[in-house]
Amino acid sequence: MAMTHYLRTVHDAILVGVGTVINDNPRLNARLLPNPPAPAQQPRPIILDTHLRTPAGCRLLTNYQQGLGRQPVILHSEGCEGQDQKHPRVDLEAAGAQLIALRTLDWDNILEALGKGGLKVQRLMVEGGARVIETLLTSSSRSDGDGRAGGLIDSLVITVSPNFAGSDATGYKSPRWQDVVVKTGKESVAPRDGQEEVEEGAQFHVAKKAWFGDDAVWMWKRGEKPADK
Ligand SMILES: NC(=O)C1=CN([C@@H]2O[C@H](COP(=O)(O)OP(=O)(O)OC[C@H]3O[C@@H](n4cnc5c(N)ncnc54)[C@H](OP(=O)(O)O)[C@@H]3O)[C@@H](O)[C@H]2O)C=CC1
Ligand SMILES: Nc1nc(O)c(N)c(N[C@@H]2O[C@H](COP(=O)(O)O)[C@@H](O)[C@H]2O)n1
Repeated sequence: MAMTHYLRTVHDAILVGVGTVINDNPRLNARLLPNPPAPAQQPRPIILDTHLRTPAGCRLLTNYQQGLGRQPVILHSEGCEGQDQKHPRVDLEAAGAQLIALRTLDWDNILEALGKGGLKVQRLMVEGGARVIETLLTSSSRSDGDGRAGGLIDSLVITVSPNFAGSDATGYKSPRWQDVVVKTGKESVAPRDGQEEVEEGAQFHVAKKAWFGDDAVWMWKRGEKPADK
């Protein structure tokens, strides 16, 4: 977990889905480091939340109110704001959230919104949960890159831990392997129901592997493995 906290410090923003906020109530800061950065230098929390289900009392917002974290941004869908004074929007804005409405919460729209305006996010860490990771792994960009699934991702960090985080703990459920189209090489994956074929995913190579305590950690980078010097 300390490695995750270090990784958080080298990004401008940390993105999670509303499922993670509801299930885990995370803080997304770097408090486990011996010298954590000041709150203003910590990454900005970003929440994907179509219907504004984020609890107004979640830690990300209370930390911001107490000067312990950056202002969270909630990306939601247009038309779910409502004018009603009892609408969740009212409580979320009162709690300090910055709300940004998008036509749809697809990854092209998400990354475009985060890269512009006052946010100017250049380095985004997508921490979870299961559904968010799955849509990111299976998305391709409309405008940039090679248009392959996984092509929006620069690096993947995968930790295998001897500790289970199952339904009795956090409720994590990983995507089925055959639904993940990021691949190590050229072999193809089984098409999903209703699809004739799956586009070949972006290519990744293992750039680093290390042990952190009992956790085995792999870092994968997009592209071909550089030739040995
Ligand atoms: N091991 C790890 O490193 C981590 C594990 N986790 C685990 O993951 C679990 C939560 O996973 P899960 O329940 O899948 O929830 P997620 O955190 O993945 O949130 C998913 C929800 O986000 C909303 N959403 C909006 N836009 C998108 C988009 N483009 N792609 C995907 N989702 C979008 C959707 O809700 P709506 O339609 O309402 O907008 C969706 O149901 C937690 O219990 C936690 O323990 C979480 C973080 C890290
Ligand atoms: N055990 C563990 N190791 C990692 O590397 C992780 N990224 C996580 N996941 C998530 O961390 C969130 C809680 O952390 P904070 O309290 O915000 O520091 C939570 O969402 C976990 O699912 N877990």
